[in-house]
Amino acid sequence: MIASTFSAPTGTPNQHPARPPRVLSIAGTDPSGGAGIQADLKSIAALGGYGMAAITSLVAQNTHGIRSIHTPPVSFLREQLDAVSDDIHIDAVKIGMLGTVEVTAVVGDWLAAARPPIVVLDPVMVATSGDRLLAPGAEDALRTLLPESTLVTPNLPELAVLAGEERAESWANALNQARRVSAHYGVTVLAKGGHLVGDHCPDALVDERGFPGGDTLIEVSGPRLTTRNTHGTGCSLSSALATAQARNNDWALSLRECTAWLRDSITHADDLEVGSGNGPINHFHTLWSAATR
Ligand SMILES: Nc1ncnc2c1ncn2[C@@H]1O[C@H](COP(=O)(O)OP(=O)(O)O)[C@@H](O)[C@H]1O
Ligand SMILES: Cc1ncc(COP(=O)(O)OP(=O)(O)O)c(N)n1
Repeated sequence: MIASTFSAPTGTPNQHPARPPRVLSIAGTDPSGGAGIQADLKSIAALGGYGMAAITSLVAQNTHGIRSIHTPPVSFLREQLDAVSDDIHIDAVKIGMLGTVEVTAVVGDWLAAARPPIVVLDPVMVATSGDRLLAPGAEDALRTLLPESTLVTPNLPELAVLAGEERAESWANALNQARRVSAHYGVTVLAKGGHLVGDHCPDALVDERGFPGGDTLIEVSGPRLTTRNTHGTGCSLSSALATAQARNNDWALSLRECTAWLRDSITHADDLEVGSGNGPINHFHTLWSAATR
């Protein structure tokens, strides 16, 4: 396992608050624009960050699902990562689809060398469409990145894999799984209620080491919105949190800011009318409604 370089649950204070935080997404692509790198860059910009992207895999997908995946040689991923970190101070990294053991190892090695102050790991395994985005057997490699991360943002099925348990069927069980993952790996965990049923959709940051002030749980909740257009919500929330945290250095504030923005983006998702399947959220709803006023 790679030596842990990140221990504080708050991340490092932004050294340059006058400029937009520089946020690097390491993820796969979605040419239909709803998930992956494309969603990350939109989310980073929507939250006021300067977005950068290193591509792990090219994914032929749309609002109905995944057709095929092409993974370039991993040496080229390392070249992309070094090209950015040799030149630019990175304030935060968001990691999305890794896909294979080899890609995960390259990202782990680069993290150990580049030491970005904030690392948000979205442990992407399976898309909402049911298509796999992580090779069978690559879960152990993914687990090695948890101690190197500031925050991990699994959905409920991914949380169960990380915990090595059955999928949680209630919010209370999900929080307990998140506590066990946090304690075991020494990482802040975002438990997400998107895959539960009920009127409300809760999210909570869990850190068994304690946030500043001593709390181990920061919870928010809002109404569960009725729309099929939620493609890319996990990608969008994780990259938004990386951006907000680089600016705020306060997880409670970042969670409130990002979940409020995400809820509005889901509320306005149907306005986009993109695709005939599980469509994207409306990342720029505020900007676009202001432009047409
Ligand atoms: N129908 C919905 N209404 C409101 N919020 C939602 C809805 N579906 C998902 N979310 C929110 O979207 C984010 C991603 O959740 P989730 O669907 O669990 O993850 P993933 O997209 O990784 O599968 C969470 O903040 C969750 O609360
Ligand atoms: C390239 C790529 N990465 C991740 C996902 C999964 O996105 P997610 O935010 O979990 O949303 P759904 O697609 O599952 O709705 C993806 N599809 N493509």
